[in-house]
Amino acid sequence: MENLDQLRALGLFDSRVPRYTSYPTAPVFSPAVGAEFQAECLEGLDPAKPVSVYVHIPFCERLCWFCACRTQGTRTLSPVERYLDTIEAELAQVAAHLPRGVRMGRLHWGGGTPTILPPELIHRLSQSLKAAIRPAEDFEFSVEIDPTMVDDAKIAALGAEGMTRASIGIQDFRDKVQKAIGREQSFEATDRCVRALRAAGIASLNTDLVYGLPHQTVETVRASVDKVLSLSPDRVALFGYAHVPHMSKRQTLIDEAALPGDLERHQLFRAASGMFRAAGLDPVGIDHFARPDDGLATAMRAGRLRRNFQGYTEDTCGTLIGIGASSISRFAGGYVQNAAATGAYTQRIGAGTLAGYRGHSLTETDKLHARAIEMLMCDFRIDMAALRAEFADSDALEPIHATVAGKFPGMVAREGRDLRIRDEGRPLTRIIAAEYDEFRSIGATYSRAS
Ligand SMILES: C=Cc1c2[nH]c(c1C)Cc1[nH]c(c(CCC(=O)O)c1C)Cc1[nH]c(c(C)c1CCC(=O)O)Cc1[nH]c(c(C)c1C=C)C2
Ligand SMILES: C[C@H]1O[C@@H](n2cnc3c(N)ncnc32)[C@H](O)[C@@H]1O
Ligand code: MET
Ligand code: SF4
Repeated sequence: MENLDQLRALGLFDSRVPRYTSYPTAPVFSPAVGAEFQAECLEGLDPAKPVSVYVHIPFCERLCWFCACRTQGTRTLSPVERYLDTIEAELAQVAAHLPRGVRMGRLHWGGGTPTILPPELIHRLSQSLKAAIRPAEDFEFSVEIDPTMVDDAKIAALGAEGMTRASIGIQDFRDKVQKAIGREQSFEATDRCVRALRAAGIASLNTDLVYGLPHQTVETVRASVDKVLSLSPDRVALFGYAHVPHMSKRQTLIDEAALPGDLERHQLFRAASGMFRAAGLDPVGIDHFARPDDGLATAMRAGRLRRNFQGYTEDTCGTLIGIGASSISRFAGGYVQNAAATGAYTQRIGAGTLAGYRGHSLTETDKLHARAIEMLMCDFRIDMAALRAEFADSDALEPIHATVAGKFPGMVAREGRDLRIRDEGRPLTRIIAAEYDEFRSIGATYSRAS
């Protein structure tokens, strides 16, 4: 039995800490770093190294109440078509700053709902992207898919454009939960979507689930997980519900009285996690599970697991170019986020400038802390020999290791110069990572750690 009282005493149930999909986190970005920095970073890329590209499609036909992603509702395709015009203009801008010969190693379409695009728009967007940045030989292409917003023709179009991985939104299968989050989706529709994707030759399938939603109990989550397992996903993401109504207005529709408490959330995660492990999936990082032969699990075993804005990835490419409203680009030298509202984004591109409007230029110290935090989130260990090979001042972390060892007794271990989070301490990973965050004091509100 794990010691829940001890986890509670160490802050598991009252800490509000970032998910560290970047360091520093997006709320720290400043308007002092924008399009000019973005241009310099693009121009300085090494053409021998493939880049990854993220395209954000901020449209959904339904707006689920629980959702914290940047998206807007639309019943017609005309705003989506206009948005693609802007994306194409942005691609021309970006391409104009890229050194000749840069190739696209990976492409991810997220949202929002990329499968709102009909087949002809799927084809058009994909062709524009490939014309702007030529795909590398081993090009990989993943797409977020809403099973209620996709059909065989769209899947065939995505397949024809080279989709290698599909990530489908499920969240929860229980009717009462679905009603409480404004998202109804039958198991049958989801199953049909999975079969169609497999039939189209998509080898790798991810499913997204959320725990901590209204009316979830250990029993209902178990029933949902059983259904998910019957779909034989290669990967599963199990996100803790982030209730941030100040950031996401539609979450004010969520009945807070029906939300599980902190202890219950922890039990929901443990119940689902136990089932995934029993079914033969390996836990990956803080919230993913993967078949042992899936790229995410093999990357984890090889110490190549990475964390980026989309969560965990085996993508070790240092550069991520974000395209579309609110997308974030990551360069060796720092981050730049595009204007977030579709209107503001369209305006900037229309004015002929890059869309970056805020960001952060990384100092050597930032890079050291960023890598240490990423190591904790991915490997539950800070490998000091690896850091020393990369950073002259890696010993600057030593006082933080000492503080962490003192603050979290029994949860972390010093092994030589390394700091490792013990199995018992894994629920505290984000809280421990925050100890290495030099921007913690900047007033951002984050969702709970449990
Ligand atoms: C997988 C989809 C989600 C992405 N972010 C969130 C979801 C559900 C939710 C989220 N993002 C942030 C927070 C608050 C901090 C926290 O709890 O850790 C939450 C609940 C932080 C954040 N991440 C990004 C941004 C722009 C922000 C907020 C800062 C702001 O006010 O703008 C980057 C980012 N995260 C996601 C995407 C697609 C994305 C950038 C395009 C995924
Ligand atoms: C892209 C994925 O992000 C997850 N997602 C969307 N909104 C939230 C939220 N408020 N909290 C946690 N996860 C969320 C869903 O699982 C979705 O499928
Ligand atoms: N919009 C899709 C869905 O909800 C993809 C995940 S959420 C960005 O199913
Ligand atoms: S969960 Fe997916 S479909 Fe629902 S609002 Fe969010 S992005 Fe749109």
